[in-house]
Amino acid sequence: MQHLHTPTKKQLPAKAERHKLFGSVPPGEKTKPENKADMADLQNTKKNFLFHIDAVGIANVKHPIQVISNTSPAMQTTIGTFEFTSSIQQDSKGTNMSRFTEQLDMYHKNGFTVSVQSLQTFVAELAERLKQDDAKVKVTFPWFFERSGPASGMTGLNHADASLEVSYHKETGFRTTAKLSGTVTTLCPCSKEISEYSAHNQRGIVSMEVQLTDAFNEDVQDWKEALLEAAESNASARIHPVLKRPDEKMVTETAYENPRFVEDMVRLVAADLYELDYVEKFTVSCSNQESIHLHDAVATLSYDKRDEME
Ligand SMILES: Nc1nc2c(ncn2[C@@H]2O[C@H](COP(=O)(O)OP(=O)(O)OP(=O)(O)O)[C@@H](O)[C@H]2O)c(=O)[nH]1
Repeated sequence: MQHLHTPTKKQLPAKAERHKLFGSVPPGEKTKPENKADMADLQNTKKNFLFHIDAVGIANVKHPIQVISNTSPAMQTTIGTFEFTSSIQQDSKGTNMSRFTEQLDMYHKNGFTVSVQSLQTFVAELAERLKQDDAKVKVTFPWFFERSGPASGMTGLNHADASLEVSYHKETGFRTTAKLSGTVTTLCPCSKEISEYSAHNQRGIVSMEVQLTDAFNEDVQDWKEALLEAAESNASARIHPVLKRPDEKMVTETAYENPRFVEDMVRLVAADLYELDYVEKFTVSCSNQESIHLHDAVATLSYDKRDEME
């Protein structure tokens, strides 16, 4: 189709003129020091500031990280979301927030692989850098793992939300908590029992939080793999990225053969976590996104093995 009018090119003002047009003004007179040494350092003011602060720092810091696994892929780059904090004393005005990301960048440039060991080193160094007795680092990341179709063996990548939190105190040492949230299929036992045919089933989100003992050895144990296995092996069926018809038949029948209430899920996963000798205490939750309701079915269970010693 022919245009009736010849298009005319816009004559735009120069970029600086455009900024002026939209309200930019020239810089005002500068009276405050520009050298770091001459600048006020409010954060380091010492006075009685009324209260001690338990945790101050930065959160929602997104950064690329490397993660190692026992399963495939053995090494992956993923996105970590970090939170870094420490306490501060009553006589300190504020923390030095730039030091958190300063240290993160240093680790990144030296090839930061997130693990229990590397986070322990990181957090002890952070406390020292901040001149505090304690510090805490938490990182959450999508962890990718390969999953094969049960009949065809065809592979694809699934992911679970993983998280590691390491607290450090100069006097008491480290406390390490690992979390994983994985997705499974659950098929309703009640629906199977009462119906002439079929049973409703849904995606269940199994969330586990475990406190690791000092005996945990990540050279031989992979907490991510263990927690995922606890969730998946106790579900009605696993979730797969690639399913051919023989696979689909198998997962459908497997789910029917292994019906699970949300209560069954938390109890069965708890039994597996109980059997992990490097887990000191744990919480397991399951949330079933019910296919026959708009609402979810939920259950939570916590257990502390140390209570057995009392
Ligand atoms: N303590 C504190 N700092 C803040 C707050 N909001 C922003 N900042 C940060 O203040 C930081 C600069 O302060 P410092 O980290 O103490 O910088 P600095 O004194 O030049 O750093 P050092 O030489 O390591 O002491 C910036 O990174 C800002 O992000 C806040 O609410 N509290």
